[in-house]
Amino acid sequence: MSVKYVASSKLPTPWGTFTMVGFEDETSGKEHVALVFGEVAGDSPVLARVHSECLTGDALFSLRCDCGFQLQEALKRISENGSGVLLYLRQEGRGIGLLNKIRAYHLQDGGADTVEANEQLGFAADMRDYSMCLPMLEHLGIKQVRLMTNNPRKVKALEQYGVAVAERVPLQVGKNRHNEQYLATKMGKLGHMMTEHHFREEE
Ligand SMILES: Nc1nc2c(ncn2[C@@H]2O[C@H](COP(=O)(O)OP(=O)(O)OP(=O)(O)O)[C@@H](O)[C@H]2O)c(=O)[nH]1
Ligand SMILES: [Zn+2]
Repeated sequence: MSVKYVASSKLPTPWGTFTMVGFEDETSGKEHVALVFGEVAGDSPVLARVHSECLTGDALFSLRCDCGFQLQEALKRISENGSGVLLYLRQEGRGIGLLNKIRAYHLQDGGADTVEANEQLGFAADMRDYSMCLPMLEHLGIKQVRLMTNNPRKVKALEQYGVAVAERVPLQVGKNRHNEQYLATKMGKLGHMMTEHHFREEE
């Protein structure tokens, strides 16, 4: 995969002003973004979030998942930490795309869980690709990350692509009555590491 730096600008947010760095994945044509806070270049591990696009959760206030809450919490923690990076990857719906995710949600409305819905549509449970992460981090001069995630498979996948993950930092926010079952399936079928006491109730 070839990932090319395109442009950067300031991005003021409620948690402070980040630098937004835009990349183009020349193979897929996808446009990925890194939000950088403070000084990140160097040898020490950088607080990081690798966030996969979820239009419904990140932008449309959906309570079906925990994505939007994780996005906000990650930006807040990075700003409180004084430095860090969030990679916003354009792989909606664990890589199946927005319209297929709506199809999957429809099947979930009828009783399927998040994994069964994907399988009924002919997709694997998780089709994401993390190959763009190393070139994006290298461009920013980041050598190691402290990764905010509950997903050990994400840690493994990143390491397979050569990203040095110094530590996994739990990121458990956003549980509510609409996504309890979804989070339980992620724990049971997708191997996510979550413990009740880490959650903060949103509703
Ligand atoms: N196919 C599908 N994708 C979903 C569904 N719910 C959320 N997503 C997508 O899942 C991705 C987020 O992945 P998650 O499994 O929630 O979490 P993760 O990134 O693996 O792990 P964390 O780092 O702990 O958040 C986003 O791309 C969402 O659009 C669903 O029911 N079906
Ligand atoms: Zn989501």
